Amino acid sequence: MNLTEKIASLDWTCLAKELGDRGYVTTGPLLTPDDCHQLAAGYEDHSQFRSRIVMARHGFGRGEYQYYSYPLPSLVQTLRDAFYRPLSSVANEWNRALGNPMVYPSEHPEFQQLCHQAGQTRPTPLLLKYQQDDYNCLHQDLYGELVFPIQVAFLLSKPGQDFSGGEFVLTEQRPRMQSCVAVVPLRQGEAVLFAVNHRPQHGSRGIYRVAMRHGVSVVRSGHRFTLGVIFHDAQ
Ligand SMILES: O=C(O)CCC(=O)C(=O)O
Ligand SMILES: [Fe+2]
Repeated sequence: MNLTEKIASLDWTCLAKELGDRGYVTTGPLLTPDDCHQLAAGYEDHSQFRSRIVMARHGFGRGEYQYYSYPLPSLVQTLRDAFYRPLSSVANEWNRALGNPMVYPSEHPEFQQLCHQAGQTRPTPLLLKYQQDDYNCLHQDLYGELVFPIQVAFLLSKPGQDFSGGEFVLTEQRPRMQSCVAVVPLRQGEAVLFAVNHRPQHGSRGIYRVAMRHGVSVVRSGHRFTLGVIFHDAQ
């Protein structure tokens, strides 16, 4: 089975349910250690990227990341296309629940065309690199008016071996309540699917919006690389 088939054959009923109930879900390892090494090693090939962000300069945390340029590396393009397909149905369900009229097309190139028509033309998939003491502050990856409400992050390093600390965290803020936090354990090559900005929550008085943010706790030792796959492009 190739990667596209592997992603298509995940239990999407179950993934969609957990994603809806909690705002995130993990997939189990999808990328091989070799895929992970190759992606992480590509960090030094600056010709693949359109820009490099040093997080401390912007108050985003500590560490750095680079946005890929188009054309994306084929593995990244494959992941973006293969995850978009089933996630577009989940996103459409969420929009219906929240009364948002936006309907996402079922294939990523069509959605990308909508982004480009809206002036969001710059690619958003990114490679992040953390070293000891680095961290990523809680944030939302919004890059313009057009938002696809779910994104994907892959852990490329091996926890406990390549690094310690550096956990993926999510917070949710419900109306008139204090924030809750979830720590999401990930294995090398595993992805977490999560809400970009908000998700619908079924309550006793109907459906309400829960706001979500994500980040990474302090890396205690070693190096940690992640691949972020965001579906909307940037202004
Ligand atoms: O490094 C991480 O796990 C978080 C990456 C991130 O913020 C993203 O993919 O948008
Ligand atoms: Fe992010």
